[in-house]
Amino acid sequence: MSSLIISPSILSADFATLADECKRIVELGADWLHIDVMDGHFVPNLTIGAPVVQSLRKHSKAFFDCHLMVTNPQQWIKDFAKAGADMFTFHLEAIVDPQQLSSSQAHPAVVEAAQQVRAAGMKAGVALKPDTLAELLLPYLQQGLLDMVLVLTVQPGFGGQMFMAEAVQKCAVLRQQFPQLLIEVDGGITAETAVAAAEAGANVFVAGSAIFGAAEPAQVMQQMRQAYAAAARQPAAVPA
Ligand SMILES: O=C(CO)[C@@H](O)[C@H](O)COP(=O)(O)O
Ligand SMILES: [Fe+2]
Repeated sequence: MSSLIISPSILSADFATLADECKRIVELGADWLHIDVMDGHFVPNLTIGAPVVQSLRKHSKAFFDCHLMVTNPQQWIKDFAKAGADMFTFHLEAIVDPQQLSSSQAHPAVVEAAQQVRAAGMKAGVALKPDTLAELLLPYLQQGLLDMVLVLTVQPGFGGQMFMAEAVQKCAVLRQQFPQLLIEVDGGITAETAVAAAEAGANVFVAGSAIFGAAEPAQVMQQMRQAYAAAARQPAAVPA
């Protein structure tokens, strides 16, 4: 089992002091920084775009884990690469209606988007809303086109929502076939819910409110690492 990556979501940080918040959370033990990009169309919320990433890059050498909750994510690939993003994770549902996808054949638009992300010099991730099946990603994973899968454990759009436990089963399906894949869980992750996520095979934890909202963020991150280490001693439970 590979080591855990903790990626605090800056959506829960104080935007007025964002550079300082990023520095603080990395010094306290964060591995990556998760940057939630929302366009008010794919999701009913507006957050930040490439200019903010570019500004933050001047203050931080951290790995920028960008989660694009936007319609037509391809239009932002070059801007995010230029701004200094490291991971560009787009939603499968933002490229093609999942009803038109199959688990046995790759859709050219998804292939093209993943290839464009890598050609721009970033790692390519694909995110799944809670209702989208993990199996739909198999054709792209089998071709080695993706560096990470992000499993949403809430409906995308807002921080501070309740963890949807059933969504983590997707991690188990993917982990069984791809032992080295980065599998990120995002939404409602706390030191407690991290246990189920880790047992299912996730190895990248995003947490916004649980980390930035804590009096002792370092302690929360330490508890997450302990949950992960304990789960490493258990085999991932694959649903029947
Ligand atoms: O992508 C999203 C929400 O759409 C997340 O990254 C949230 O920002 C996580 O926040 P918490 O649920 O951990 O508070
Ligand atoms: Fe996110």
